[in-house]
Amino acid sequence: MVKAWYMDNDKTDPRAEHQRNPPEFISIEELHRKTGVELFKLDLKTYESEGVLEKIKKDRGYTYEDEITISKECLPDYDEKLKSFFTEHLHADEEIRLVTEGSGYFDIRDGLDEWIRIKVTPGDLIIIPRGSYHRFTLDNNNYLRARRLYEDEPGWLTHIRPADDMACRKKYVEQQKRGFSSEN
Ligand SMILES: CSCCC(=O)/C(O)=C/O
Ligand SMILES: [Fe+2]
Repeated sequence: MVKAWYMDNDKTDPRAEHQRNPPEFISIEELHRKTGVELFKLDLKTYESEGVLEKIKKDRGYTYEDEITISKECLPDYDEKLKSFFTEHLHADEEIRLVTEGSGYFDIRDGLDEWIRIKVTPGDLIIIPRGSYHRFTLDNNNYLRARRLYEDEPGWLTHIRPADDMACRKKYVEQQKRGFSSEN
């Protein structure tokens, strides 16, 4: 079960949990309503033979994919890349990641600009909506491997906040005000 919580305001060590005191967990349903984030749990032993990912790809029009291993040994320009992943940003396309090994945190802003932290572990498929301000960090295990899915070949750009004039941002803000449902 994916865990998500509101973050504290401590700016030190991004890889720590940053729970509030007392902790303020948020359910996956509420996370979706407030941010539009979608989460699926896949059984990594069977998802390929049972065609689970293939169905998601077909249903949602994900036609391209690659893989990323985030570790000091495997990722070129590791420090620089981690710094850019953790810089608050948005994309004009969905960010879709299936975690196959390791763990990490995706952070996303709610409608009041508060950070919600989502812990991802193997089998979690997370979809970060286009136009949402978010960021990513490894946790203290310092290792994550993920399949990255795209609607098209990644011509995929990162727009550092502020990017409030972008059409995808304006649309996202409107959806967030209404509250996300399965229809939007
Ligand atoms: C876990 S994949 C690396 C993070 C990334 O690509 C991104 O855009 C984070 O927001
Ligand atoms: Fe991103």
